[in-house]
Amino acid sequence: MPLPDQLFLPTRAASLGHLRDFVPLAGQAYGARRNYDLGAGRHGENVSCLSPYIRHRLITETEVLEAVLTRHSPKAADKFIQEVFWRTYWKGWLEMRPAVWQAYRAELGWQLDRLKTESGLRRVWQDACAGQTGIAPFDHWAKELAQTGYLHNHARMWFASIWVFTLGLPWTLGADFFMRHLLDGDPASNTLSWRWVAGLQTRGKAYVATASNIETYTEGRFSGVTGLADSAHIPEGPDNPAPIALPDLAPLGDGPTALLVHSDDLGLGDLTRAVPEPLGTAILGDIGHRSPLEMSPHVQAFVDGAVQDTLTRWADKLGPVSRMVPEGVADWAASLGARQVATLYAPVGPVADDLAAINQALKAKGIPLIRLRNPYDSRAWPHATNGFFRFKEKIPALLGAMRGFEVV
Ligand SMILES: Cc1cc2nc3c(=O)[nH]c(=O)nc-3n(C[C@H](O)[C@H](O)[C@H](O)COP(=O)(O)OP(=O)(O)OC[C@H]3O[C@@H](n4cnc5c(N)ncnc54)[C@H](O)[C@@H]3O)c2cc1C
Repeated sequence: MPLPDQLFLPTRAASLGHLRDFVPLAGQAYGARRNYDLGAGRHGENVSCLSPYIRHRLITETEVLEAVLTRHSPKAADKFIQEVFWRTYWKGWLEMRPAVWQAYRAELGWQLDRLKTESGLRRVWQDACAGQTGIAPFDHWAKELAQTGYLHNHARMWFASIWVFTLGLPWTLGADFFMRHLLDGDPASNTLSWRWVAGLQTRGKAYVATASNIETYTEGRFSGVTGLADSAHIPEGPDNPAPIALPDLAPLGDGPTALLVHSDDLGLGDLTRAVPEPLGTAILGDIGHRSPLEMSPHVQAFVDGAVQDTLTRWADKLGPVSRMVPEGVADWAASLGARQVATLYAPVGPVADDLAAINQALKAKGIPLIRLRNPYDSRAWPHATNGFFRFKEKIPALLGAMRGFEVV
């Protein structure tokens, strides 16, 4: 199925094109203009639109930061650099608190069950998802999201706030709606941003959208919006759990090795360098597990395209390639005579859940699953122990380490 918005061609070449076009804007211009939602078709004028690519690592955070720092000083590009590190921070935060992801999925299951029996709730939810609430900007964003797979950050904040506080819908159903439609749908950034808007992430601090803020930052496209909640009724929820240590990773051993590729990290450089002559490669490309409901076909089309692009670019390094469901991996690896299976680390989320199940099945056959974590993630994630303010202080050292300087 063709993508609804050709802005997001699912190729590395397209991601590099976006980066090249955006780099000149990444300095003070981004800091001054990034909060304006100019509407579909104009997003590239003030924000990068790189998130679907970074999310699946068709391009990496390191590549994006390097390119921006080649053109701008760290001070001039401060805002943009911080935004990229927000993604890193959210991933590290969730990685050290996997219980928050599990609680989200459990709560979502319960809320989806409520939809089956509570017709009033179901009607409000259906209207919100279809963009038929009568709140003009909200309805516009619901349709823009469904059609393009992307929303500006400010629109995501307004949308989530109206969903929770004006429409009174459970935040988990909203996070799931985003997950089903966003090309960049990401367990950490999405779940934790929804929790932040709802007042659960930073306890007691919620985000309440106002008509005047919407009018200003849409440059008057939506003026005089009425009926928005002017206060936050923060949902109940337990305190955030204390961070746990990142898992220790077993090193890659010698001997015949098969590769496992998944859509959480399509940057195969490190993997193919570590295993230059694999027996073969299994691909997990299905993303149905991102939601208990049906995923939007354009998200699956984006991921299919991204996987295909990756396979084409790395064809001579992968050996025979087989598309596979998770349940098939252990038998496949055993049939190849693999002594180990190597894969790129998947952060907390549905792919990591699949890898855990695959690990068990491989273990039963005496084949270890070796996960290789990107050094950028390994260095940054352990600092996500508190709020972003504390994490931010580490950015200069993390940038230094990324560029090969001593970490201070
Ligand atoms: C309710 C809500 C849900 C969200 N869900 C997701 C999601 O599922 N996936 C996702 O990638 N982002 C999510 N975000 C964060 C943010 O909206 C997007 O990353 C950003 O809008 C992507 O557009 P861009 O690439 O043009 O961003 P730019 O402004 O160009 O930023 C550059 C890069 O920095 C990172 N970034 C920017 N803003 C944020 C942010 N607030 N949090 C984390 N990283 C950020 C992204 O990697 C982005 O590509 C969500 C935000 C909110 C408020």
